[in-house]
Amino acid sequence: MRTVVSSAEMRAAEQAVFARDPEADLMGKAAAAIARIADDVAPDGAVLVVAGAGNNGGDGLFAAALLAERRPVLFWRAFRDAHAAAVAAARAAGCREVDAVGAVAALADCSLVIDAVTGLGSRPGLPLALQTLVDACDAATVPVLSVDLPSGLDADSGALHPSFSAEHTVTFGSVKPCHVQQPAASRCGRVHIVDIGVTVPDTQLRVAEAADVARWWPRPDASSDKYSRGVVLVDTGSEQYQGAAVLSCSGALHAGAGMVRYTGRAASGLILSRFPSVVVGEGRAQAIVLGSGWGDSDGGEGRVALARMHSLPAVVDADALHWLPGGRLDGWLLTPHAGELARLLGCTRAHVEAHPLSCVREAARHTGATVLLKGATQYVAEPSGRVTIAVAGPPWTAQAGSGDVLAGICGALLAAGLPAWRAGVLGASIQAMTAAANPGPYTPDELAARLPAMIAQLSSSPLAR
Ligand SMILES: NC(=O)C1=CN([C@@H]2O[C@H](COP(=O)(O)OP(=O)(O)OC[C@H]3O[C@@H](n4cnc5c(N)ncnc54)[C@H](O)[C@@H]3O)[C@@H](O)[C@H]2O)[C@@H](O)CC1
Ligand SMILES: [K+]
Repeated sequence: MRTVVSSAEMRAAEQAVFARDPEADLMGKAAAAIARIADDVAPDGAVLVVAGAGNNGGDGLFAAALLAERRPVLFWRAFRDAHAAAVAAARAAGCREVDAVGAVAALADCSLVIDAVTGLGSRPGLPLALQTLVDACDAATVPVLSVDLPSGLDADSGALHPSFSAEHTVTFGSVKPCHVQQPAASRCGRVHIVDIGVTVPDTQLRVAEAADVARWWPRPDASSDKYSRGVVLVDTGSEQYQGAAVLSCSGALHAGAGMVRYTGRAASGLILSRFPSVVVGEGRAQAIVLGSGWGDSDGGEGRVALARMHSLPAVVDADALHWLPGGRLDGWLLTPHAGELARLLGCTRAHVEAHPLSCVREAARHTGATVLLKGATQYVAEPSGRVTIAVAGPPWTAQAGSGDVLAGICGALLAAGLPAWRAGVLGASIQAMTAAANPGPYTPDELAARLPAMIAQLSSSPLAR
């Protein structure tokens, strides 16, 4: 699990270092790391460093001085002002200064551009001269290594602005929101996190990693039986949306449920023909999955209220989200997409898309449930305000039916005894990781069938220990 720090939190942590040791050379450590990673990702050829007026530019120019010991380095002060000591160091090391026109012309001979224009102090967007260079980098296919974050982005959000598009980003201490929230994250390329001696504070935002999924995935042991592995009661699908029932049962079974009981309104013959182990009808269970593919079939309110009376953990998906009962929904996992969350909160989808973090937090605080907001970035918010971002995956999972499978996976994890936040994070992460390991337009049921191989791979990996 990695902590995600805001620019203000990172600045406060840096200040704490300087309060302890006014001579701390954080910029020197940052520059050394940038130079090392630049040499790793582009070992030969000239490097162009584009420097802004603040400390981000200082990092880049000190890195330029180090790189100039072994290869040609050019630099452009994009705003004329720049960190004076760093400019002096770059000049003393033999770096050649160019202007805006010279920077674009130099790209033909460069194997790497280091973007050190703005970092934590970035105001979103880019002036025209920089946008011209960004376009020229794209046209010349010169890779960009961004310092801290691609200049032009806002460190504290996933919003897209005119910015550099990096192949690699070197950041310090820990990731910032722009590195892990889409669509901004797609501009960061591979993110290298470098320790420069700043103690990263605990925050209310974290991002899960594959190692967390491996460590926390529930596995049966020698004493397990179907009940201890977890029985999932699945009330999904309808006459109109029969496939949703198949998909959610598939998700639960392929994620390792001990048993699936089906109580929904789709034709049970269809489900049994695909999954003969499914038991049709009520019975003992440890978790409930509700709502996927209900459409506007009757009795939603009563079915949700009945589930509440069972006092079992529940995944509440899709159409069941319209019928949330009053009171605190402890132990429940709501799985809306942006449109469904907007309806829950009484705001617009555009508002949720622009402010996903505050919206998902608000829904969890208001309902007392854990809320998994599905989408390109998947957020799991707890009523306490803590949010965990699931492991990211490719956009192939953005298709009808993925959510039905995910509801089933999360149901199996709740039934295995995981707390709702962990079930949400692991469910969303395993689906993303399976899609990443099987690139291409697989259908949701085909991907569900590949979950066991992914789980087996995780279980045998050293990450699981
Ligand atoms: N504070 C520290 O001790 C450390 C900071 N570090 C670096 O310092 C950075 C933060 O430095 P700063 O606070 O100086 O801020 P930045 O260097 O990110 O940017 C501030 C400067 O850029 C200008 N600017 C911002 N957005 C602009 C835009 N869109 N168009 C034109 N000009 C724009 C501002 O007016 C200001 O002059 C970090 O991102 C990191 O790279 C590292 O050296 C590690 C240590
Ligand atoms: K930058």
